[in-house]
Formats: sequence, structure tokens, C-alpha cells
Amino acid sequence: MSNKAVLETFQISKQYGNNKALHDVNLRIEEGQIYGLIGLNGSGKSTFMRIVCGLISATEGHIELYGKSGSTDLQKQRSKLGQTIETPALYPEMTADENLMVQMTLAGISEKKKIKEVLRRVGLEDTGNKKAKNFSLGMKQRLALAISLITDPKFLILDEPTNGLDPVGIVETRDIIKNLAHEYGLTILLSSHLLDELSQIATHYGILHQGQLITQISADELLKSTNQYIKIITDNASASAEILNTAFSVKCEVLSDTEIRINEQSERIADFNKALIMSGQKVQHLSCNQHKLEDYFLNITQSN
Ligand SMILES: Nc1ncnc2c1ncn2[C@@H]1O[C@H](COP(=O)(O)OP(=O)(O)OP(=O)(O)O)[C@@H](O)[C@H]1O
Repeated sequence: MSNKAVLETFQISKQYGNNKALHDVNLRIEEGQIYGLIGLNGSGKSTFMRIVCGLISATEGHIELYGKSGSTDLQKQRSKLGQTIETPALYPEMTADENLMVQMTLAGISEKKKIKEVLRRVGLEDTGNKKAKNFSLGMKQRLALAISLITDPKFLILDEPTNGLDPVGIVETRDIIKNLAHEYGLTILLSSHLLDELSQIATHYGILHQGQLITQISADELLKSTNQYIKIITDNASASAEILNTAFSVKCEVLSDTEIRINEQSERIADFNKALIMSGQKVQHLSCNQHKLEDYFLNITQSN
């Protein structure tokens, strides 16, 4: 049984002059998912997110947010949405607290204790009197994220949230996003042009290529299709394959006089090594290979 849909789009297309940026996009995101939208530069990720947020309109098609469509209902549902696509400019001479205070006042929210709470959620609770102009890029992005959280959104849309960050900033941002999903139950749509990057957090993926959604796949399905295998090189591949087959009922592909491939993950690799050595085989090489997620992404985009 499927969970409740937070977002569903039906044949969304967007035309900019002669350029069709999106073609008939049918995408579904369910409650609790961290949905990674992947695509090369110019594939239409930002355009799609802007349409969902109501910042621009689609040329064709329609969207449903929490099961509602139609401009009035959609506008109501958008109050459950937070985004960092168009965030207000930060005031450089103000602290994190002061920046949030201004944005809360503009949003008509008076609960001051909320400032501490959202700063804690994004790991900026200890910035004290430091002014925003002295923040690192990562801290500025987290402050922008904090601003998007002051209205208590249930669904968060983040356009390339780790773009431009150093490795420490990337890990911090990833942890914050995971935490927002797991601890606070937010559904999250985020974009990146790197599948490896998203694979650390996403539960589901959509691959956009030249404006078309060519695949939607869960993290589990993706792992299966990225095909892990064990490679073994011995002095006699056929004999080694027979030994492993007899001992473990394992299916070995004999690729040459010396090389075997076994299509499984690495868990039994030490047992295979031991069995071969005990049987007098000379094991020269034993490794576990995983097709990189980026290869999967390249394969799927090149064949479309
Ligand atoms: N306001 C606009 N006017 C005209 N063309 C636009 C506009 N915004 C985007 N485009 C075009 O639409 C296509 C999709 O752009 P979009 O920014 O949505 O892609 P993207 O996947 O988000 O790329 P990036 O990762 O570079 O941000 C591109 O060809 C882009 O040049």
C-alpha cells in the first residue's frame, strides 16, 4: 500500500520561448521521503521546483499538493511548504538571532522561543554575537534554511543545498537534512547534479534529463541495479569455480583462465578466500567491485 502523496505532478511542461525546459513530468513524492532530483545542469530541476513552489507557472499540466489542486487550494497547501530557492537576503550586520527576528516579524510570528528552536535544528545555536557577514558560506546557507523553517513547514524544497560547500560543510548539511526528516518528520525534495552526493541521504530518486523525468527509483532498487560483484584471480579459474560451487553453492562466472566473477556483495569474501587456499589454489587477487552510482546515472542518461 502506498503512503500519502505530498506532491504529485501530472504532465507538467514548461516552455521558455522556443526552449522546452520540462516535458510531461509525472512525479510523485510520498510523506517522509527524502526525494533526490538528479540531473545535469540545465536539465530542468530548478524550473520544476519553482513551479511546485508557485514561483512560476507551468505551461501545461497540473500539480497536487497534499491531494489538492486548483490555484486557491494549492495556495493554501503551499503554507505547509518551506523552500530555499528564493530566500530573503540576509542582513550582514545582524546576528543569526536578529536576522530570524526580522523574518519572523515579517511573517507575523511572535513566538520568540522559536528562534532558538530553528537555530538548533540547523546547528547555529552557538553563533552568539557573530554577524552574518562573518559567517562561512555553509553557515549562511544554514541561516537561510532556518528562515525557511520558521513557518513550521511539513514539506521542504532545497535547490542544490550542498553546492559550493567544502567537505565539512557538505557533511554538516547532510546531517541537518537527515535530522529534519527523521526527527521532525519533514518530507524533503532536494536537487543535485551528483548522484553519489544524494545517495548519502535520499530514500528515493528522480532522474531528470533534458526536461524529462526518465526514472523514479527507490534507494533499495538503485542498490540492486548497481550490481555489486566479487572478482577473484587464481592460478586456475575453472578449478577454483568448482571448489566454490561445491562448498557454497555459489554461481561463478569464469571470465578467463585465471579470473572468476561472483555476483554478490562482499560478506562471504573471506570465506571464499579461505576455502580456495585450503584447497591448494593460489589466490592472487580478491576484491569487491561496486558499479559507481555516477556510472548508473551516466548509463541511464546516455541511453535516453
Ligand atoms: N527564466 C528563464 N528564461 C529562459 N530560459 C530559462 C529560464 N530559466 C531556465 N531556463 C532554461 O531552462 C532549462 C532548464 O533550466 P533549469 O535552471 O531549470 O535547470 P537546472 O537543472 O536547475 O540547472 P542548474 O543545475 O544549472 O541550475 C535550461 O535550458 C535553462 O537555460
